[in-house]
Amino acid sequence: MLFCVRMDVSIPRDLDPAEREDTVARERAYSQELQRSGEWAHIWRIVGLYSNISIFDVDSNARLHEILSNLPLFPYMSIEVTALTEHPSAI
Ligand SMILES: O=C(O)CC1=CCC(=O)O1
Repeated sequence: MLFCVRMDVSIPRDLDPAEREDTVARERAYSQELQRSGEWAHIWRIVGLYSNISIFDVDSNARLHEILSNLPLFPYMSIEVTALTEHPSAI
């Protein structure tokens, strides 16, 4: 199952800098592990924003929910999920 996910990140300005750095490093490691497994198929920066558009290829809605809710930056994100299916004109 393919999903397009937009993540908008908003880390509070008063967050302890060491905690911010640790959270961002854990986010990077977590996402790269999922990219290597193939479940996180693409990640693109949205130009000019602390946001990304990602494509996930997962077995179920529940698996996507598990992945997203375990993101280290999850408490500082708003997330929009769009389920994708094949377009009839796709070749
Ligand atoms: O920087 C972002 O867009 C948030 C993020 C998601 C995965 C990652 O490594 O950073």
